[in-house]
Amino acid sequence: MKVLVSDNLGEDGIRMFQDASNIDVDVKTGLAPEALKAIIADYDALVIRSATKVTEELLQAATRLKVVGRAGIGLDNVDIPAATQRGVVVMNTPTGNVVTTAEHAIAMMLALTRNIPTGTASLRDGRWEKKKLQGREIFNKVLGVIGFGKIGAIVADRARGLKMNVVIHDPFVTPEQIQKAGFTPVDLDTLYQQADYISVHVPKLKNTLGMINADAFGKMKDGVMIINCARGGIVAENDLYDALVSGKVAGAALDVFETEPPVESPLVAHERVICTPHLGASTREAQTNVAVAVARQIIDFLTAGTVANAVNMPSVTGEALEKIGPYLTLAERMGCLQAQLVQGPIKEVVVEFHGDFKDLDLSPVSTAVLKGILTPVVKDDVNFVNAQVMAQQRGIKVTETSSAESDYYVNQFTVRAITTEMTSVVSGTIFGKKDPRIVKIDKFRLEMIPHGHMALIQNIDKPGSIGEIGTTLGKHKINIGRMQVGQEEEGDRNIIFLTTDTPIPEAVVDEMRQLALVKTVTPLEF
Ligand SMILES: NC(=O)C1=CN([C@@H]2O[C@H](COP(=O)(O)OP(=O)(O)OC[C@H]3O[C@@H](n4cnc5c(N)ncnc54)[C@H](O)[C@@H]3O)[C@@H](O)[C@H]2O)C=CC1
Ligand SMILES: O=C(O)CCC(=O)C(=O)O
Repeated sequence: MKVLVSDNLGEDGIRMFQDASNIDVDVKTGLAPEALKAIIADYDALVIRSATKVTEELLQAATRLKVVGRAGIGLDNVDIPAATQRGVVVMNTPTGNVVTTAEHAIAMMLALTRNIPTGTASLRDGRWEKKKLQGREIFNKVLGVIGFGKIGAIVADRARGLKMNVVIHDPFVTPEQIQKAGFTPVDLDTLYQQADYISVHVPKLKNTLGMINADAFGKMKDGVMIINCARGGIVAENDLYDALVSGKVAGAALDVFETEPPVESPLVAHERVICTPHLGASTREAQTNVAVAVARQIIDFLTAGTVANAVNMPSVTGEALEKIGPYLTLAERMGCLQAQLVQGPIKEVVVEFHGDFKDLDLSPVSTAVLKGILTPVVKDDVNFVNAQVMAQQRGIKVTETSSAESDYYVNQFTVRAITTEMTSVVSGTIFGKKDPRIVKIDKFRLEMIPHGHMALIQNIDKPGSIGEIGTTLGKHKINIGRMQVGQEEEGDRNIIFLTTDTPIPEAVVDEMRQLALVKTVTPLEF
């Protein structure tokens, strides 16, 4: 497995990749997009921070890529829908830098209100400007925090320690939760009316982009100070510049910019703006945290399939995976079997869980079924990340039901594949700890191991029928490895599952279809 680290990553993380067996790591930072595109096809994993742009174009070239790991939080530099479509897992490290970033916001607020960077620059220029650089106390002032997530909540907590009055706006957190944490929840207009300082901590989304704009500045107190350590563009830069010039905004502290580096932004030169080059997460501690976290996650993913902190598929821990793994294998094989049994395009899949699954988290099972159903159609392009999306794109509806009752086994699940022409029903269970078995196909009970080259034969249950099948295959030197027979409930037909050492050629399948007691022959591959 080959890992490419394309942005600066803490040494501890690099060492973890170097020490991992079966993993080769290359560190190539600062590559131009074209240079990165030229080499990306060699890699199974890509580790980034905020500089590398993982675009659809890059992903198209990344034919081997399985996972993108972001050492940090914000994923606005990754085209997540395109990654999902191509089956690439996107992971971040959501907690490693939150304290550091919150501390940066507090540091920026204090530096801004006490003119620390301006004082430093003025002294360096040989001036002694005490009067001009007089600041403001933050004690008893109102801090408006927009976004009460991981970082916003820490900022609010630290500001409380500085004896500020903190009001919070976050429409996705209940007022009760904000009050329970000891803060005052307010609507956005109230926050604008009350706050002496406003710090934004929301993700960059369609509806947060430009949310602090001219209209918002118009509702704020005169002399308000703005802190943005979240993402560039959440505070509209042109509108902020105008509000600084008009005096509405007394100062702004910016760590992030609409374009980074902000080469053409007049804000950087404005005397009441202080800024840092996206340093929010840049402490030794945070960089160690995120580097170690991303390395651990990627190594676990590449070597054990464990998914942690993925934004485009559910997380499955190694431990949970061990328990649920056999069910996922079974589910995938059942899906694959259904794809080969049905006639007509599948329009609905119903997954029914019966019996006691001992508190297993079965949520990835339907995805595994879909992966199995789609694999014969799209081959390597489908995986656990994109199976649901691909099914949706093909108009396949998926529903799940569960009941405590199971007729034959402690637990089993049934996959109903409904096409425009028929409904095919397959049930399966796990024998022992991890052996998948198909135990029912439509009305036929059996114990079939879904593996390898197989053929499903429906025949009349009469003496000689199995013999003629064996003779035909023998004549063509096709060895039968295993044979399982299932009987129709209340009927005169059998189904036979053959596992053969080699695939049965189409001509031989046709010959078998001509046999007197054979009704149908369906070759299957797992
Ligand atoms: N400057 C830097 O180096 C760093 C910046 N960040 C950025 O900080 C920001 C916050 O990160 P986290 O706290 O980890 O995110 P989070 O996801 O934990 O919290 C974001 C909060 O914003 C809220 N929110 C979403 N839309 C909103 C809206 N329209 N109005 C008000 N609240 C809204 C959400 O409900 C959530 O509670 C992100 O933009 C992230 O990219 C994160 C790490 C480092
Ligand atoms: O990696 C960095 O320095 C930036 C961190 C960041 O913005 C994030 O984690 O969202």
